[in-house]
Amino acid sequence: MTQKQLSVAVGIIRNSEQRYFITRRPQGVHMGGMWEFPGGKVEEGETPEQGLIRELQEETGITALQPHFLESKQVDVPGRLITLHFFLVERWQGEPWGREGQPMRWLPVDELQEDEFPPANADIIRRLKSSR
Ligand SMILES: Nc1nc2c([nH]c(=O)n2[C@@H]2O[C@H](COP(=O)(O)OP(=O)(O)OP(=O)(O)O)[C@@H](O)[C@H]2O)c(=O)[nH]1
Ligand SMILES: [Mg+2]
Repeated sequence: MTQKQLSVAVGIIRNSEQRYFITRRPQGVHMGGMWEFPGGKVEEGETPEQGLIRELQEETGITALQPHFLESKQVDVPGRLITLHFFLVERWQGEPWGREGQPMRWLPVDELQEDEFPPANADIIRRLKSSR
């Protein structure tokens, strides 16, 4: 069986009060009901950064300015191999909201709970907590 390769761009949006913007995945999708950093699949012909900017526009309404690449992480889900590209977004135009109807929150770093996010996010959340 061939594994489908997917590239996903994820935006860690942090405001000047050091709060993080997170949204809740709908029920019934992969990792449904978990909290996440907004983002989504990078399309053919896009760089991860271009995919990030498009996804943040679609999902949160903002235009990210100078996203800062943090790290990539490979995850193995049955039938597909996902590479997540995490970016820190500290400058943007507009005000983020749950444009697709997703519940949203702004949380300080110590309230980001690893077990409420997909397991692939654990390392990056730990990194955010340790770099304060
Ligand atoms: N956006 C986002 N996706 C994540 C995170 N962590 C993580 O494992 N993923 C996984 O990355 C994959 C792609 O995410 P997605 O469902 O947001 O893709 P998308 O926005 O293009 O959705 P669509 O297929 O409905 O258009 C999902 O399997 C999701 O579980 C995260 O923090 N944010
Ligand atoms: Mg998405």
